[in-house]
Amino acid sequence: MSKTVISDLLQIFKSSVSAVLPENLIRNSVKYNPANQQLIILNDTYNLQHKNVFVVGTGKAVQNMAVEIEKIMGPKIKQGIISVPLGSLNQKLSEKLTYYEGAMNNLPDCNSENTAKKIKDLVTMLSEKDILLVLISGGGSALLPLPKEPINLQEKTTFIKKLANAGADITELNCVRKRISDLKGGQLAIKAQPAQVLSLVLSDIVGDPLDLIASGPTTENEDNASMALNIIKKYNLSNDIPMSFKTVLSETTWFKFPRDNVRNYLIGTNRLSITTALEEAKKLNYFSIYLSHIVTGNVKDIAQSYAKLAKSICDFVEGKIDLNKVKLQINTLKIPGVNTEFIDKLIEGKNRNICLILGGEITVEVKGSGKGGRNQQLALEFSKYLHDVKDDLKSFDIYLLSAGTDGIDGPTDAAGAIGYLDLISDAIKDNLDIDKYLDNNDSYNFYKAFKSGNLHVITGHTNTNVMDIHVMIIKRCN
Ligand SMILES: Nc1ncnc2c1ncn2[C@@H]1O[C@H](COP(=O)(O)OP(=O)(O)OP(=O)(O)O)[C@@H](O)[C@H]1O
Ligand SMILES: O=C(O)[C@H](O)CO
Repeated sequence: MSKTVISDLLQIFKSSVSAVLPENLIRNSVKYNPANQQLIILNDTYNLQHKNVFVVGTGKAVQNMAVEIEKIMGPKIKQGIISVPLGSLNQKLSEKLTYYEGAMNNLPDCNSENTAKKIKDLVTMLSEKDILLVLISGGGSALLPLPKEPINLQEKTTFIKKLANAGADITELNCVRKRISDLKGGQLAIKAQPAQVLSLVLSDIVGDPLDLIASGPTTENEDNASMALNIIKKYNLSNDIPMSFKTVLSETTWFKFPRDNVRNYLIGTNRLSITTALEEAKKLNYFSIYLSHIVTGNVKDIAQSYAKLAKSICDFVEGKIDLNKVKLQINTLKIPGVNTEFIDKLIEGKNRNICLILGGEITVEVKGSGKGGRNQQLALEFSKYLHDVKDDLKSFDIYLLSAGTDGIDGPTDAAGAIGYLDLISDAIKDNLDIDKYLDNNDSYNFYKAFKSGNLHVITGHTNTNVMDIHVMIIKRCN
């Protein structure tokens, strides 16, 4: 195991997180000039003369977004309400913005509902002289719950939980949430009319769908009327729908979405974070390749595909197969978003240490009672698949760092972990039964016990979240 490679992996990961810290994203995308009262968001300029600015926010990353906005244009702000997770408030009181905590364990509760009501009251009294800045990030759905009447919060939370337990993914859950909420699915922007609405969004959903991130409070809901009901049917829950849901879901008339008066700016994405990782890897002198920012799928499939990817590249470097064969092999892998055009460039990297960078969010079917997360499980499963072909990889060192940009992988205090070619052999020497840990979904305790915890990636809460980063290093050893 190479200490230099471990340290490089950690440096690459840290740089990718730093690029998507909310305060950095706001600083890079929002400028305000008090002299002429011009607000610039990315490439657009807004004249704020004779305008009042209001700010609302919902999500796990919006506290630091709001603090930075206040630093940039504090005197121009009239008032604001920011909904943040319970226990996360760490900043001094501000005169203009009021922060409210809620949504214990990422579930809507009466605290976040009360904040949602306050936000609704604030935005509904705005006039055409007002600009509403909306800060949105992952976790925003639970922090802005306001079910449409006659649905009550308890009914809504219970039903959404049932849907989640039945296997609905975040895009399906949020599709239903959009239809039954008074603020999601574009309703916040509609209620703020005639004020101009400008939203700054950090994406925590693969593919960055604006209408689904935090259930799209300021994005037009273009779903057809039966979509939510079809999802409920798909999970055999039609007979469990409360009467109040039926009333709301049968509504077919909506307010027109004020397209011309609303802009959503995607300022933080997984792609940005892995682009920065790529630059860092280049600085560290790796032959670096950005492979995909939309990796999804089951942990076992991805671990196996990553191991096969590594083997194909090693076989090419050793001259065992040509580029066409590499292409054919990579085309059969289950890694979404990989464009095989990069393979032609591999010739340039043949004699160098190679770094492959990917991002996204995979899934784990948790069957055991252990402690872990999708990233720690991926690092371990990957090491196991590599171990199966280790005799063909004798001239290489191969590593995979997998970690969440939020710093928290599953219910653990680790962001992720590092797997490597000899991990299984080393674990056997240490008398650690890898299969027991894997079958019990106990990857966290494995990494705690192994090598004094040195392969755990520990950062603490980063206050941002643009999903996960996977960094693979392939190094020739001789
Ligand atoms: N013991 C475990 N082993 C492996 N994976 C686990 C384990 N327990 C939970 N998980 C995975 O962790 C996921 C939840 O973790 P986490 O809270 O980091 O993700 P999240 O739902 O995407 O939340 P966020 O958007 O805040 O990151 C679950 O979807 C599950 O797949
Ligand atoms: O808040 C939410 O809905 C999820 O984090 C997805 O954005």
